Amino acid sequence: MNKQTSGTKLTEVRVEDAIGMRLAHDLTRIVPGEFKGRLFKKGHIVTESDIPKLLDIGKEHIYIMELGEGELHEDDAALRMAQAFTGEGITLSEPHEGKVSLKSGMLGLAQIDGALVESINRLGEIALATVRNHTVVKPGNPIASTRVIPLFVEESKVAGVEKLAAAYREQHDGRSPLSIRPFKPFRIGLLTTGGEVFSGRIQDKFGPAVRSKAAEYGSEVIEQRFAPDDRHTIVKEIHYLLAAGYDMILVTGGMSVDPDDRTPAAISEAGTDVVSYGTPMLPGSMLLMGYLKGVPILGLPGCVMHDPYTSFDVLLPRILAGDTITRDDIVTMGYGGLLGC
Ligand SMILES: Nc1nc2c(c(=O)[nH]1)N[C@H]1C(S)=C(S)[C@@H](COP(=O)(O)OP(=O)(O)OC[C@H]3O[C@@H](n4cnc5c(N)ncnc54)[C@H](O)[C@@H]3O)O[C@H]1N2
Ligand code: MOO
Repeated sequence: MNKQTSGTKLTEVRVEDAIGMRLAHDLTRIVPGEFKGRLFKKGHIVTESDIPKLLDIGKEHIYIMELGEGELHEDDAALRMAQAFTGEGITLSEPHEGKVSLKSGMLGLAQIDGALVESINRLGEIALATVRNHTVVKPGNPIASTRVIPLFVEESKVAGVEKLAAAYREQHDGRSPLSIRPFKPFRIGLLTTGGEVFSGRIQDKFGPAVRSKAAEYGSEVIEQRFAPDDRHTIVKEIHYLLAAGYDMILVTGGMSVDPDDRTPAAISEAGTDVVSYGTPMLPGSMLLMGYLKGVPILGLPGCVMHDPYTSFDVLLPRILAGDTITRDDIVTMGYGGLLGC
């Protein structure tokens, strides 16, 4: 059966009659829980032994395709779109089943313009799927995939994507709407409050947790100091860490509502411009974010010690990527911020 679609000619051929013919696209096999991937590559020439394999994946017919003028094969279109978005620190996969993945070549923070991604997807027939803005990515992690929905598309559709990407770059100093920012190595000063830790009644568990979270992004806790639940001592210790010139000051414990929870008042008294005391995310709601003479200072509540992902894990990578945290950044964390606790 022949199908003529705006120039491109698709001929449906029974697999038994397709020996010696070239496949027009990748063919996928799925065995749930075992395998999902390409069984035959685009361009493969069908042999007699392929026939049972094709029937096993439910293909009784294959397409033979002659592309029309001004039309693009799904793989070529997906590749062109991926090339329109790629940039420093990003590598492209080969086209695969009409899809190309953009992968991070480094550890960093994904910078994704959600509004532009929506504009691209409004064009229809093509898809751009990305990770969320401010996702931490490691080498090899995907940040986006381009995909073409039909087997071929009008070249003008892809040109439309390229135009939107190019216009974005023009307005943003050449930066793609999908990019990765590296982390700066911060030298961190840590102050652990709590009479029970200061007196040695219990062993400190905050230090190891904060050290390992910082190390994940290439930063280091250079010095850890301890203070009892006394406001004046906490203020004095914060000033000591500031004078020592650390890039970030973290204060742990005493962030809640008990009479011995002195940390938020002490951070304010030290002269901090408090962006927010309280963060609309669970876990991590009692976190305080501020700046002391331009140095980021955070009051970390108890959950940071034991929970693998809290509001601290949202804010830390952003600060290390060079962002200044605003009140708006904090208030928008509530929507989608209920993760547990
Ligand atoms: N009535 C309310 N209760 C609680 C609230 C609230 O808003 N109203 N908030 C809850 C949240 S959220 C958290 S988180 C916790 C604890 O917050 P804090 O940051 O004030 O934690 P602490 O009171 O200092 O300690 C709690 C717990 O953790 C142990 N701890 C503290 N520091 C260390 C350390 N360095 N090493 C080991 N263990 C440590 C401490 O001994 C306590 O057992 O409050 C909720 N409650
Ligand atoms: O602030 Mo708590 O730190 O949400 O568990």
